[in-house]
Amino acid sequence: MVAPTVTMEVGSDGVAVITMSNPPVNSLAIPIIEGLTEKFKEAERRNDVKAIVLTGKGGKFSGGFDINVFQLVHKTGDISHLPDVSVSFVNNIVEDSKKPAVAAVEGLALGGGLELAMACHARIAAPKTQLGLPELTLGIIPGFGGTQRLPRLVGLPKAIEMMVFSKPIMSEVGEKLGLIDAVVPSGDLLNVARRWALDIADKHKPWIRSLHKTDKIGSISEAHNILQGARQQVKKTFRNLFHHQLCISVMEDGIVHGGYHGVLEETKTFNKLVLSDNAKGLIHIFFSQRATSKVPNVTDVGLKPNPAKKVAVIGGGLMGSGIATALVLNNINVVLKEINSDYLLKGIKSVEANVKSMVLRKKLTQEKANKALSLLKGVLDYSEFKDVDMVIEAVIENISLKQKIFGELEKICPPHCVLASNTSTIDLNLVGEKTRSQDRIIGAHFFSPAHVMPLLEIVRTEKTSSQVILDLMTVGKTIKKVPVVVGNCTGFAVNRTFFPYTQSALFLVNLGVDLFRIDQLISNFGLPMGPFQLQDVSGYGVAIAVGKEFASAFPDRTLQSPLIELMIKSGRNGKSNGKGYFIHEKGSKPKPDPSVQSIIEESRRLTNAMVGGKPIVISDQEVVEMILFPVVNEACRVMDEGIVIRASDLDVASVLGMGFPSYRGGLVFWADLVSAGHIYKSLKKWSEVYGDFYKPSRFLEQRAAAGIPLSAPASSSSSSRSSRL
Ligand SMILES: C[C@H](O)CC(=O)SCCNC(=O)CCNC(=O)[C@H](O)C(C)(C)COP(=O)(O)OP(=O)(O)OC[C@H]1O[C@@H](n2cnc3c(N)ncnc32)[C@H](O)[C@@H]1OP(=O)(O)O
Repeated sequence: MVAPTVTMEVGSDGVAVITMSNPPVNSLAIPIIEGLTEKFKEAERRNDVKAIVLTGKGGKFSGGFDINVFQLVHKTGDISHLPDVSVSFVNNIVEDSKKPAVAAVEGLALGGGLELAMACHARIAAPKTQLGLPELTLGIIPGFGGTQRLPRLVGLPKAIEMMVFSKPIMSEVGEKLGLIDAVVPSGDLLNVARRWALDIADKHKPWIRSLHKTDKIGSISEAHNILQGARQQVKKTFRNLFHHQLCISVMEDGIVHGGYHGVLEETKTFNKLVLSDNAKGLIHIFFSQRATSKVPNVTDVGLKPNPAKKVAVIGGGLMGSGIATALVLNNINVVLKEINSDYLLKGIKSVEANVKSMVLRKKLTQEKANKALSLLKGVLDYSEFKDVDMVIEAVIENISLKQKIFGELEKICPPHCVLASNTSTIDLNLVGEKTRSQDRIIGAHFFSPAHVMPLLEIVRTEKTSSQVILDLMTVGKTIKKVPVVVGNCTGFAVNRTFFPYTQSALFLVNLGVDLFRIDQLISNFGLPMGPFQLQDVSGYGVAIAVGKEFASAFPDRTLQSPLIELMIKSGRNGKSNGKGYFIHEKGSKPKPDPSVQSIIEESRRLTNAMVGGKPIVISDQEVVEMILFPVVNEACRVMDEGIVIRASDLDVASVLGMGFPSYRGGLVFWADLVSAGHIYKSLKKWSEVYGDFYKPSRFLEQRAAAGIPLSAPASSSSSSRSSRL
């Protein structure tokens, strides 16, 4: 690791160029801030320095304050690890410096990096430099004066968009808005910045202190109206989160009482937010997501990924066409194979429809859409498979069909070709059983819709080679997925962990809890929808098939309910025919359908689960716990069996695959905040009344007894963990 450094070179023109170096993104680690303070002070003192240019080494200005420091604060609970940067450095030393400072910005200036640039007296940027204040995605607000300087430079509406909605802009847009003074070619950046700094010193260009600007923020009443509008929007968009509202209040404070007052208010709010559970959860997810790229014996053994230029997808149904879409959108040639021309045409039309809808939603230009579709080729035989680098099979869940396909593939595809299956239920050992290529067989479990959902669960068997895992991880990243490598078991990591979710929700209904109350409580908790709306959306057929799968894999902990079958019998199919637990009409939000009540009553009568025939009386919190604690319990088994490399992989997978709220840090992180002890005691109590579905797992019991967090590595507990990875 290269040590963080700040250097200063004073040229014969009297310009001191101060350069931050802290690869890979020049984050503002404590030694960088100390180095900057020292160099700025030195530049101010020296008589041979007329002006200052601040820049970053390696084509990047700065990715912001060092987020590792927040983690240290979280681990220790000690806020004093956060230095006072905003007033004592950014404000007093940079902005109030007696010598003009110009930021030469390239690559990216994010968070504290952009805030530092905004405190300089001008900003020159290279083309396509990313500028943003993404702090709110970490559960905090900007803390180096960004809430005050950004509105003063770009106006309130744009500042709200960039900060409250965390939308970065490019330097070209920044120039139009007044955030950037000039965009110049990268090779001219330093020279133009030097000249600009000297021009300010010589009074040929204005010496602007952003915090003192008022021309872009309008009158107090105008500002008030804009901020009120933002408050309403935030309320709808970010349920359960309060830091967005606080960010708006801090902006308002500065407008009413002046920028410097706003800076002080910002620091107070920032220090409070750093210690919030939301910040802990979101910062945990930031690092956990990056940790998924580190797979022992795969990414640390010097292997080089084979780039996949051409990938074959077998099956043009919902999953296959979604996977093909994701591939072509990211410049990979795709051969889409189907068994007859009707199916093939349907598959190609689905890919076209996926791409077209992105153009309609302005997520893609028509030019890029045309380019993507030109990479797609439909085929009915294997002749194009001779030079593919990877095959992703996405046919129906039928073991013998898959075995036949993989048997054919190993004969036709080149020896380096990765042979992946998108199965969500079938044991991958069985898929490859009849081949001699078991080292090349791997699961590529996409989530539907595959071109939208960010998670790619990579399932390896004991025989899958490290090279094949690396190659699939690389393709996953190329198509902008987050690949999480997991072991082979029924349901793999995500579906296996979440199988009790539907079952416990159905059980609660049979115990007399109102179905719509359950959905409301789970969506209040932060999942995108409740378990019943999810069944409506994903289809009852899927729910039944998956339920059967788990019932046969884990008969000791399965709860049966006739409700879904009764729904089908009554002509309901969920979203696909508009009639489910909810009424689904085009263009309007799903509405609870009161007429399902009679079907629910029938289910309750058949199950006879209510003790004494009376509905259970249960608090809102207990409803949520009775649904999510069994999920945590299964997560414990998944960790105990070594299906995931680390607990945080399950956090990322739960957030990206199931929509578990990221601000709760993912499933296991949340469970640790709740505490293993409480989860254990609750499950134990319910298991005594309702049976083994709730029985605490061995792992949970041991962790609760020893007071060890569920997320602690295996060596922390005495459980005999047999790794499948
Ligand atoms: C007081 C202030 O207002 C508070 C702040 O400034 S908070 C920080 C605000 N900045 C951010 O939120 C930016 C966070 N970083 C990012 O979004 C992305 O890393 C990026 C766009 C800068 C680069 O993305 P990309 O090229 O895909 O690389 P990515 O894998 O994400 O990051 C590379 C490495 O840099 C690290 N890194 C990135 N930004 C970092 C930061 N601000 N602090 C510490 N480490 C950081 C990552 O953890 C990763 O480390 P690893 O290689 O050990 O896993």
